Amino acid sequence: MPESEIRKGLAGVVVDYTAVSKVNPDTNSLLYRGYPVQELAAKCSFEEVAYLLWNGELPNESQLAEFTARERAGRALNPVVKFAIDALPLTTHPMDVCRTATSIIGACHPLAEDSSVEGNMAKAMELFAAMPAVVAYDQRRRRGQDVVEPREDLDYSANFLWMTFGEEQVPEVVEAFNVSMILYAEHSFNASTFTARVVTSTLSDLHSAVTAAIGALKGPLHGGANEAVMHTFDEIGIRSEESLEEAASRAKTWMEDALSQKKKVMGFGHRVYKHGDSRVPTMKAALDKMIAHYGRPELLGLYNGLEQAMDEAKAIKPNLDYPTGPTYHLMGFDTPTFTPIFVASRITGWTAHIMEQAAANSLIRPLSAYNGAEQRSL
Ligand SMILES: CC(=O)SCCNC(=O)CCNC(=O)[C@H](O)C(C)(C)COP(=O)(O)OP(=O)(O)OC[C@H]1O[C@@H](n2cnc3c(N)ncnc32)[C@H](O)[C@@H]1OP(=O)(O)O
Ligand SMILES: O=C([O-])CC(=O)C(=O)O
Repeated sequence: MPESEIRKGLAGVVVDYTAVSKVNPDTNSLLYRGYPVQELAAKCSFEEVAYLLWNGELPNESQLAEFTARERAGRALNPVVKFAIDALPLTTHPMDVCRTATSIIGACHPLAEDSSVEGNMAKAMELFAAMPAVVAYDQRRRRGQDVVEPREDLDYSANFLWMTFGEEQVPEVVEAFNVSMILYAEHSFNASTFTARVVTSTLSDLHSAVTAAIGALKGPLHGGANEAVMHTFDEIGIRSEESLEEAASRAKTWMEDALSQKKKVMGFGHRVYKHGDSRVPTMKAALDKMIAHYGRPELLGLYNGLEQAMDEAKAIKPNLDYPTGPTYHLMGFDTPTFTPIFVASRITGWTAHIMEQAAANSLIRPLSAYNGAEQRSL
């Protein structure tokens, strides 16, 4: 087969329909079930967006009340999961902790093998409710701290921060976190969602599909980029006494040097968007608010310096992982916790796709062109 017919990385290949979200790189827009993500981020809670992704419509008041009650009832850390996390070394990467916790939640689930619409919806809801406790506790145990019990009077985002830090956060911080969760929730056939769909297409179960998706998200070419962005900032050096201009100038020099060495700089570029990620302006506005709230202009200097130098050298724009990295850093999350936060959000999109795949399934099995040894005999 001629090389020109090979679609490496499935780039540009349309493999199926989806009604969950529409990514349009020409208009730089992203719709969840028809709604622009920017509008959802401005006006909705993450719980409403989760409901929308799973049900196709936003909830009315009573639907939201019922949904919220179920989410709040499922927040406590499962004792079996806690036991397993405690058995893992403190050096275990938090993404491996999330992946392991998901697998255990699945293995213990009474509906583990039930892939009916009702079974999948119940499991998706429970995993969505349970993941913040996993992410929060893992960060806390690495700091030598105990579990913080969930608070039923707080919404999803406020409770996530409460369980992580053991302190209630001010509304500006909760709002910025809520925005990030909504923006991370869904993005059509990205690598991790496609992974979840591949697993589902074999008629495997929801937790297997999500466990595999977490593995796909971990890599720095995908979700792991938010963690990698912070490593870049650390490598350049965060100097709290520095002015915005001084930080920007050092960051520009760093980027020029990195690009001259042909390095890939995480947090920039995208397979689908070639003129900028539709979600970045909304997340950058949230980051700006956090920079003002925490009084850290030098981080904006680093952010601007890298962005400008990349734009001047290669016209490559930041993706969503670029503004979320420093935002989570400012909020007090450890850098390796950043991608698990993405997991907690993307569970909604993954499971919406798992249910969509299951409803109109066809085994996903592409072809390959053989380029190994010619047929031979022993
Ligand atoms: C939420 C998310 O998952 S968003 C994505 C997060 N991932 C990252 O931030 C990782 C860094 N970015 C990348 O590696 C890429 O931009 C990808 C993988 C996301 C998309 O890449 P692709 O569409 O496959 O493009 P590809 O990697 O072939 O890049 C095309 C060209 O742009 C360059 N390029 C793309 N991204 C970058 C980058 N971040 N830094 C430096 N150069 C880059 C490539 O080196 C290549 O240059 P060349 O043609 O001179 O060889
Ligand atoms: O769409 C992609 O390839 C990656 C991405 O931005 C996401 O999953 O949010």
